[in-house]
Amino acid sequence: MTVQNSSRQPAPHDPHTRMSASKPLLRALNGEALWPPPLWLMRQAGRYLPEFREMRARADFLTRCLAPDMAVELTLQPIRRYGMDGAILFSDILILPWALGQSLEFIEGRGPVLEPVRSEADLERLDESRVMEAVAPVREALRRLRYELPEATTLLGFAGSPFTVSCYMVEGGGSRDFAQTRRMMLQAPELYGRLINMLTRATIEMLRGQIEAGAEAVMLFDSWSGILPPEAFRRYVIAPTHQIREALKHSHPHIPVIGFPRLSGVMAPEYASRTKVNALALDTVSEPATMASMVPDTVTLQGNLDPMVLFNGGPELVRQARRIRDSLRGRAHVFNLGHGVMQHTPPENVALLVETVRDV
Ligand SMILES: Cc1c2[nH]c(c1CCC(=O)O)Cc1[nH]c(c(CCC(=O)O)c1C)Cc1[nH]c(c(CCC(=O)O)c1C)Cc1[nH]c(c(C)c1CCC(=O)O)C2
Repeated sequence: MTVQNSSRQPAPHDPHTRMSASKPLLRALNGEALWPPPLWLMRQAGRYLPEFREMRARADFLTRCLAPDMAVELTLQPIRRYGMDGAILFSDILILPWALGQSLEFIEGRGPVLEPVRSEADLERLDESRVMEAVAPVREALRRLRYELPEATTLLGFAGSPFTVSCYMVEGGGSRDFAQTRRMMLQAPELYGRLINMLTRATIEMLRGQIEAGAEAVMLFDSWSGILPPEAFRRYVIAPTHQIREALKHSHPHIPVIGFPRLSGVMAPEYASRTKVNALALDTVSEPATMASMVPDTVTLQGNLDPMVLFNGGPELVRQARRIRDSLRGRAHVFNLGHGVMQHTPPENVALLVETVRDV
């Protein structure tokens, strides 16, 4: 059992943070080994829920992210059904490029489409000074959520990591290998470095805004960090993440940060110890017990059931969920998936998962 870090105790004068002291997810993120572990799921608000699809028919994705009443409703849907320990704000990592002034559209069947940022002139067109105002609806949604959530539920804010966000910005959307981004990194390191630095500053500002509005912990999604060789990983993943973590520690010392360097393999333990994140989110391919032996036990582990196993359901879901939970017993752990809930997952499988993890 890991002892709770007393330096992260909530401030006694703040009614919000005083309540936080007993929230299971916050306790686990602060290093406490709870049994059973608290749980939430990446993409827990999504198309697998009929009530989500109903809202989806009424408004496009950006509208749903930027209308506070819709973002609040979509965040709450999975909490009402399943009572997860964490509610992640309904939004997207690509709201930041949009807030910087880059055009963004979500096209059915194709995913996000942005006007690529590849030259000095493209970079100059982005405007950091408009970010806070542009994301004002996101902060409004968080403020309302803080009052609407059950008392024991932790409200999670998030951002993409500067590297993963830069991938979508440079490429102009998703990609199999993000070749344009990796080429820019090598051919125009000064320009690429300026993009990363701008994203690092904007991410810090945006996350501080989310925290001020009520987020009790934040997660950095680094979905594509696994495509980088070690030196680039240190420079463009570890260094900016460490900068973000330090800046937040300075302004908001009690707010835990979860890092998700997806598919980074043996670089993940180095990421965990050098960035100083409170929790390391494990992807599907990581063996939890191996990671536990390689990461300092002051770092909480989050994860890592395969979303396909959740989709598939049945006794195999029960077996694999128990295996992950039991293999991290005695260690600060937050149960989650290794990536987001898949679109056609039967809702009853999510109920079975929640029941299984909590049945000890
Ligand atoms: C790479 C990335 C994105 N967005 C995100 C990532 C990192 C995590 C990961 O690796 O999945 C993160 C994200 N996206 C969304 C959230 C909300 C919180 C949650 O429920 O986890 C979060 C945390 C909602 C969303 N973001 C998106 C949806 C689907 C939109 C819809 O309703 O049609 C949702 C619920 C759209 C999105 N957003 C993004 C893509 C590539 C797509 C298109 C693919 C798709 O259509 O599923 C970018």
